Amino acid sequence: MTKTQFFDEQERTVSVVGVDFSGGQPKAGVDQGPFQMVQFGVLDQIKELGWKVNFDGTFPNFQKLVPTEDPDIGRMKKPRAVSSVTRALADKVRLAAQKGHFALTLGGDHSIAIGTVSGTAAVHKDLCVIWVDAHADINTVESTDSGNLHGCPVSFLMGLNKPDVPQFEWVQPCLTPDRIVYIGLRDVDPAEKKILKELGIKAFSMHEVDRYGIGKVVDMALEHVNPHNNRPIHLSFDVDALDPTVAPATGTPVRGGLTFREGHYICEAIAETGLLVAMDMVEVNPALGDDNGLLQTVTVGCSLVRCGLGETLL
Ligand SMILES: NC(=[NH2+])NCCC[C@H](N)C(=O)O
Ligand SMILES: [Mn+2]
Ligand SMILES: [Mn+2]
Repeated sequence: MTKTQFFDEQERTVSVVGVDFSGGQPKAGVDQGPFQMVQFGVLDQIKELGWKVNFDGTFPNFQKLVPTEDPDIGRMKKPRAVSSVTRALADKVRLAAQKGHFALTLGGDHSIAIGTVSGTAAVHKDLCVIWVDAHADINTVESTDSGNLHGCPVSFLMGLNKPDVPQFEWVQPCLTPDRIVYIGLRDVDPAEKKILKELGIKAFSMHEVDRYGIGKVVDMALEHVNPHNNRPIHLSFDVDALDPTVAPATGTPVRGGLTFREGHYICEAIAETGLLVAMDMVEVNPALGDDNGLLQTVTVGCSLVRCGLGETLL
């Protein structure tokens, strides 16, 4: 089977964007995630894999776009901050994709996927998304209990918020229910379950991972979103998909998650398709947990990124 490459093979450049932003949820520290991963050496590690790295992120970078006053709108918390950060991020990711670069985004909380997926989808018209997470992040502005926008990015990307939220009018609905698939779910709100069911969105929860094993689950997930192996893939990886024993330093940990190997297998198998054009690594929060938990989480975040960029065991 011929694999289509969507980035410039000659160039083989990764554009890395670090998003020092935490406004999609209430816990401080997740804005330091990108800084920690860079300090841990992720950029050099990517170069060692044979990629050129394009990184212009001095920190803080996105934090300065956050308005000082940002009162709730309806249930939404920090809507202006999330909107302006994700809007700027969408531009950066779009420019990277236009240059034929692989777009790697280091978060930051998961609200930033509003920007990353918008950016890649603007360039890669046939995009599909693999969302690896304990959570579905598909609450609408009406259904969200917490009001935290990191629980809502997918609803914006799919255009589920009707009428349009003025702050997010810039977001073009770019995802259809058949072009997203979830892996790792285990903490899905009742309203989200309803949305998933009504829209027929495919999800492989931890139940399916237990039943079929991760190999089969990834095969089925790819078969679902990419039946002809020709669509570019955006992988949005929330580190809380991993079990908290593997990645403890994250804001909304949920027991019963992916093992170290299952997480890595997902990234390896998706990289193997040759169709991956963008990856997000989000919700690494260095402020949570002890030193060991922090190191463990940052380390695993970096190694998942390497696997997404083609690192293999042999
Ligand atoms: N990206 C995340 N960690 N999201 C957690 C979301 C939790 C919950 N469903 C909410 O909407 O608030
Ligand atoms: Mn999550
Ligand atoms: Mn998430």
